[in-house]
Order: sequence, then C-alpha cells, then structure tokens
Amino acid sequence: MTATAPAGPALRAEGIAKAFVSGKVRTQVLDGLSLSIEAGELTLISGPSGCGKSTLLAILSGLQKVDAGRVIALGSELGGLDSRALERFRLLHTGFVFQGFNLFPALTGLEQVELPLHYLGLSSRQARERATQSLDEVGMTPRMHLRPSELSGGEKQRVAIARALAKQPELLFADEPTSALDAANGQTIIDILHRIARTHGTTVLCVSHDPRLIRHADRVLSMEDGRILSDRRPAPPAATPEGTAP
Ligand SMILES: Nc1ncnc2c1ncn2[C@@H]1O[C@H](COP(=O)(O)OP(=O)(O)OP(=O)(O)O)[C@@H](O)[C@H]1O
Repeated sequence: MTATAPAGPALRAEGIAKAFVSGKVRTQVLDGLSLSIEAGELTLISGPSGCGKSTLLAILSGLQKVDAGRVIALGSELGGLDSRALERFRLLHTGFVFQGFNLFPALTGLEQVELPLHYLGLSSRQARERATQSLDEVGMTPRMHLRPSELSGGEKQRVAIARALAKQPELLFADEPTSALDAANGQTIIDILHRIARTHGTTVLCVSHDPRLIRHADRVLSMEDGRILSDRRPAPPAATPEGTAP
C-alpha cells in the first residue's frame, strides 16, 4: 500500500456518522459531519465536553470505524483498508499524542522514542540517530535517559511528542495535549506543535479545550453536538517585544 502526497487536503471526512450504544441508550455522536484538513497546517478542533471531539479524532486517525460516510487520509480511503493495512497506514503515516502521555514506565525517554522506529524497520543505529534528533528538537536531550517517574508532566509530553515526531509522520494527531499541564508547560507544548507544522510540513490536528491554543492555530473548527459550527483562521499572534510575556 502506498500513500502518496495528496494533491488536495491531507484529510477529508465525508458525511461521517458514529453512534455508541450502551444497554438501551444510543448516543449519536456524529451525524453526517464533513470536513477537509489542509496539509502542513495546525488545525484545532475546540468545543464543549462531550460534543464528539475525541471521537472525531479517533475516526480521522483510523482508530475507530464510522457507521456511515468516508474518511480519506493522504488519498487512501480508510474504510477500504483491512485491519492489517490500516495498522500499517497508522504506523507509517500517523503519530498520536495523548492527554495522559501513554509512556512505558520502565523505559527511558530515549527507549520510548526508539521503540516505534524498530517497528518501522530501522536499524538500531538509525533508530538511535532519529530518536536523539527528535528528543533534541523538543529540548529533551539533557533528560533523555530518565524514566517517566523522574520527569515532569511537561517533560513526559515532550517525550511523547518526540516519539510521534521521530516516525516522521505526515499526520500528527493530538488529543488534549496540554490539559494535564500548567500554563508554562502547556505553552511549551503548543509552541512545539506549531513548530512541527511549520518546519516539517506536518499536518497537525489537535483537539483541545485550551483557549491558549487558538491563537497558535492556523485554523480553528468549533464543534457542538457533533457538528462543525464555525471554521475560522485566527490572526497570527502579534510579535511581542523581547523579554515580555506573550
Ligand atoms: N466508547 C464509548 N461508548 C459509549 N459512549 C461513548 C464512547 N466514547 C464516547 N462516548 C460518548 O460520546 C460522546 C462524545 O464523546 P467524546 O469523547 O468524543 O467527546 P469530547 O468532545 O471529546 O469530550 P471531552 O472534551 O469531555 O473529552 C459522549 O457523550 C461520550 O459519553
């Protein structure tokens, strides 16, 4: 399977629907939602709790299946891939950053980042090179030999971002990446995500309540009740004089 750089949007959803059934209760989370996500941009999906943001992200990243509609990622229709091909697509082309970091307690930062690179078939030397480069990019070189229990929340999230980044994915998904962090650490994570979109041309799709993210996003989609209510492009943050807080 190949996923060539698409001429159009990096990600497209067409009329997607998703419901969850628990006992006799059926919750229609998404009902005919369509959107296009442009390549190389940081797109933020915001909206109140329970409106379906995480479900949408899980569907667009191939983690969950739709009941109806289509998702086209990098030119491949995800619904047309069998589970093996879908797994391979996710391995080769996507990275995921979670609110709770999802790091292995027993592994150092460097080992966490190297692990998926072995699955990609890189040699130990190549994996080490790429992992150290990614950790350097998120400012974690001095602490890359520490385990999660020895790292702050912000540092753990930076390791998780380095792990996603080291795969050099075209698509990077982030689900509430700053919600477990204080203001300063949250800001660092936002800056890193923004820089990844800018310097690597990665398509970054981020779900968040965090209003600080809005002015750093190229585009903000506001969701409510499983629908996109607004689609806007915030003005880029104004340059601040050196030494003043942004
Ligand atoms: N696996 C599931 N089984 C049953 N219901 C689910 C499941 N996953 C999500 N839901 C329901 O779907 C709705 C949307 O959930 P989702 O997590 O997508 O919302 P969200 O906008 O990301 O919320 P939050 O901002 O609080 O994380 C909620 O009512 C939730 O309870």
